[in-house]
Formats: sequence, C-alpha cells, structure tokens
Amino acid sequence: MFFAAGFGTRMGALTNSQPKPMIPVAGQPLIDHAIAQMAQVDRKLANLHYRPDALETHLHARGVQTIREFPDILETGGGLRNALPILGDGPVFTMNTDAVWTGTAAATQLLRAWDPEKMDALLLLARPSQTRGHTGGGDFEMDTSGRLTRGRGAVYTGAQIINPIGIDQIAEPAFSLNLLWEKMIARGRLFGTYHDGLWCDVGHPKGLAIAEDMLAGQRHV
Ligand SMILES: Nc1ccn([C@@H]2O[C@H](COP(=O)(O)OP(=O)(O)OP(=O)(O)O)[C@@H](O)[C@H]2O)c(=O)n1
Ligand SMILES: C[C@](O)(CO)[C@H](O)COP(=O)(O)O
Repeated sequence: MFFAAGFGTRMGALTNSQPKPMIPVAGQPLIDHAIAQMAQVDRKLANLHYRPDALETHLHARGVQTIREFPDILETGGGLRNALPILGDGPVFTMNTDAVWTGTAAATQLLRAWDPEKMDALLLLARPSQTRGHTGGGDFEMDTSGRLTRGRGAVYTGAQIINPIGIDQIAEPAFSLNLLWEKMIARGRLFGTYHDGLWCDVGHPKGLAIAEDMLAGQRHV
C-alpha cells in the first residue's frame, strides 16, 4: 500500500495544484520512485485524498489500484485500516511516497529480513549517515536482535512490512501508524533492518535538489 493521500503542506506552492506524489524528481514523479521500490509486489494499492484526479489516472496506468479517503482524510493508520477490505488479511508492505533511494529495492530488503514468528512489523531504517535532506533526527533505537524502541539512532525510511493485528480495536477513525507501533513496541514485536543504500527525504522543497544530486552521484559511480 502506497500512502499518497497527504496534503504535502511543507512543499508550499509546489502542492497548490498537484499532490506531493506527482512532484517530479530526476524526470519521474515521486510516486514512480516509490513504485520502483515495490516492483516485485504483484498487487498494489494507493490511498488518495488531496488532489486525487491526475494521480489516480497515473496510478491506474501503472497497474496500481486506488482507494479514495472521502469525505475525511484518515492519516496513515486510518488509511491502512480503510484499505484492508481490499488488501485482505495478513502482512502488507506500506510505503510513503516522498523519498528517493539508492541500493537494493525496499521490498527485497524487507522480505529477506521478515520473520512473522517474532515480528508484527519490520521497518526499513537508515543510519543518519545514509540519509540526505532529512533534518528531523532519528525515530528509533535498534538492539542487536533488530528489536526497536523509541530513540534517535535510526531514521524510518517510510517503508515497512506490517501485520495490522489489533487495528480494528482502535476507536478513532483517523490515527497515525505510530499508534500501532507503540503497541508493538510494548509487545517486543517491532523490528527494524538497515537499508543498504542512501535515502533522501523529499517531504520539503529543499529535498528536491538534494535528491537529484544523490541520484546523479549514483549514476556517475
Ligand atoms: N493523512 C495522511 C497523511 C499522510 N499520508 C501519506 O503519508 C506519507 C507521510 O506523510 P507526511 O509527510 O507526514 O504528510 P504530508 O501530508 O504528505 O506532508 P506535510 O507534512 O508536508 O503536510 C506521505 O506519503 C503522505 O502522502 C497519507 O496518506 N494520509
Ligand atoms: C508514520 C509515518 O508514516 C512516518 O513517516 C508518518 O509519520 C505518519 O504520518 P501521520 O500523518 O501521523 O499518519
């Protein structure tokens, strides 16, 4: 599932007439960079809310189903729950649509490390040295077994596998995935694995040039 409903307010004028996933980076809209990270996944779905029309056409042309959040936007956790009737039971990849990447595709890396016996979610993380354009600091600490707690040492890249057990028990219609992660941390079942390349946060306008430099550097190696 691609999260593509957000207002993209930090992008300022760039999201006046288009949603953030349609902003081009290195000749491709951000959503295509995200789709490339999930190329091996057969069934793809995106949630839409802000300026959905052109994005929906774009996604359908790439074989990605869409679900509109209407009338209210639901946040990431609420958006995932809203999509479960289409996604079905069991673990799902989720992916934010405001980053670019070098290295092995996110889906490949996550599948290699996924262990449903001990994990309720597995997050793809970056060490601060692997991040570009990211000013927010880290989100988690990872122990030697890969288990996560809250902290500042590891940055969430926006890609994960999550088994949304317990999502139906949350009362609010709109809620962040962070709420589910907190419950998983309490159960000792939130895990991470480190990305093997670079990752650039393109949630804000300065990220666009930084992302293009990062990708150009990769091509010139
Ligand atoms: N209600 C929301 C909020 C966010 N997202 C998605 O979740 C990811 C992370 O969103 P974030 O950057 O936190 O919010 P945006 O609305 O995208 O941007 P901004 O913070 O600048 O408003 C993005 O892929 C965004 O489209 C979403 O699907 N639904
Ligand atoms: C969890 C998240 O996707 C991390 O990038 C994001 O912070 C959640 O956004 P929400 O708007 O709080 O649902």
